[in-house]
Amino acid sequence: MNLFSQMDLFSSDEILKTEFDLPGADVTLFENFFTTDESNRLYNSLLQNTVWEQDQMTIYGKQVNLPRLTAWYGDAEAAVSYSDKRSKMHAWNTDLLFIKNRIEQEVPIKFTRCLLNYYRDGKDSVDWHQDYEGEQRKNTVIGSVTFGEKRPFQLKHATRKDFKRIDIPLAHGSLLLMQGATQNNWKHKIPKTTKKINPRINLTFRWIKS
Ligand SMILES: O=C(O)CCC(=O)C(=O)O
Ligand SMILES: [Fe+2]
Repeated sequence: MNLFSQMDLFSSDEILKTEFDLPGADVTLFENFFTTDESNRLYNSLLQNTVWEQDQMTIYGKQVNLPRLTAWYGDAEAAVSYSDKRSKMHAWNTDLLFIKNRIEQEVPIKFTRCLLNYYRDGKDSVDWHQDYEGEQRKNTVIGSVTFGEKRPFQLKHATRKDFKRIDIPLAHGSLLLMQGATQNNWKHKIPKTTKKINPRINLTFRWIKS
């Protein structure tokens, strides 16, 4: 085998699937779920075309900016409640439908909405939380896609302090599927870093029972 065909064999665009063995969680990572060309194109297009908002949250009675920009896209022209504020729901666009369709090849579900997060630099982050409330939290599917800077996605058990935290690096073009009771049993976070890093866009495709 010559060098060229060996390199071809380990082409950086090959999809690499990893299932994480976490108690009470169903978490699967697909590296290179999108090719480098697709990821570069989608990163630039989403950065330009998304209607980014500076949302706020209430801390000790004070309104403070979220440490990231956000946007909601989805099926309905309905408003969604997020961080004490009602954000506008925009209609799906071509890029989002392209990404949504690709994830729907992996999971038997039709996503109804997507939250986009834009982490401008290392100061932008999302703190420990679980997605959804109540019944929805107990059994759900979230498809999380990343373009741009690779950042660690940290997972820790919601109640068991003796379980080790895990850090999953989410790279350009990756897909992380969180299914079943993952949201009910585990919390997740994107920590801040003092390193000089590039921006990152994350999209979480969600499915809301109506
Ligand atoms: O940026 C990420 O990878 C996670 C975002 C997240 O957890 C959320 O928006 O609920
Ligand atoms: Fe989340």
